[in-house]
Amino acid sequence: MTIRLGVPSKGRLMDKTFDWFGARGLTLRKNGNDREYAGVVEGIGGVELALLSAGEIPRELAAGRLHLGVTGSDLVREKVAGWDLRLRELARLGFGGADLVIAVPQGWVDVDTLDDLDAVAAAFRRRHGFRLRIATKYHRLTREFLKEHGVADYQLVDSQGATEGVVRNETAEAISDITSTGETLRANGLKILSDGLIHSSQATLFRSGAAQWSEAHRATLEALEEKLGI
Ligand SMILES: Nc1ncnc2c1ncn2[C@@H]1O[C@H](COP(=O)(O)OP(=O)(O)OP(=O)(O)O)[C@@H](O)[C@H]1O
Ligand SMILES: O=P(O)(O)OC[C@H]1O[C@H](OP(=O)(O)OP(=O)(O)O)[C@H](O)[C@@H]1O
Repeated sequence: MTIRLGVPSKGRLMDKTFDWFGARGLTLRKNGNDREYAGVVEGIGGVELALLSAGEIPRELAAGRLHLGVTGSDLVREKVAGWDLRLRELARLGFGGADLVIAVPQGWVDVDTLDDLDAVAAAFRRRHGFRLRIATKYHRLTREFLKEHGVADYQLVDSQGATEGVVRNETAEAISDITSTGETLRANGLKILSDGLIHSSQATLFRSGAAQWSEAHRATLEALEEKLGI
């Protein structure tokens, strides 16, 4: 009857997640060797640790295979349709901050807003006979945001990495991607639209609504929340 807690197994979110729990008296520890993706939480009983890719944690929470999970708030919104009905935010952890934004070439001097982008997109289609391409790995969030803001004449092209390079490589005209310092955008001659912020993300502890929550699980969760001060 243990609670399964999923945390990122590597990358920028893992160490800070371990630090965040550590600062609250809970030690996250991998079982056995470094390659093993299971572990324990010391400082409280009844919680087992699963180390997973940050990108997989949202689906595992939605499926109820994890009771709790730490991942970026952007990844949950992107990967789980209707996430707010299926998961609950227990705590924002204050690290892993990054903004998902729409960016266009700096050379587009008359394009500063989504309205401008909409106008350019319509003109682009008339001139080229195909829709302006926006490259992203955040398909759901980008589509929802552009729909909400009345931008319609575009197509999404999938880009799973190095997205800022697509404009220079002429495989897309604009991008929707994560930025933190803004350096990668600048280095690739791109600028953020003034109203182009889709989501401000940070590492967040989520609770699954789909996991089994017995009396024992709930009691453990309460003890955990008390320990974490959330
Ligand atoms: N500078 C940044 N660039 C990209 N993502 C960032 C940045 N800063 C914070 N993040 C956040 O980190 C999370 C992604 O982390 P990471 O790339 O380690 O996970 P991942 O996509 O699961 O990768 P992998 O599948 O390789 O494990 C997202 O929530 C993202 O918002
Ligand atoms: O605003 P900045 O501080 O320049 O950071 C943003 C960059 O960092 C991330 O890339 P990552 O290193 O995760 O590689 P990726 O292209 O595989 O996503 C993100 O996708 C941007 O490319």
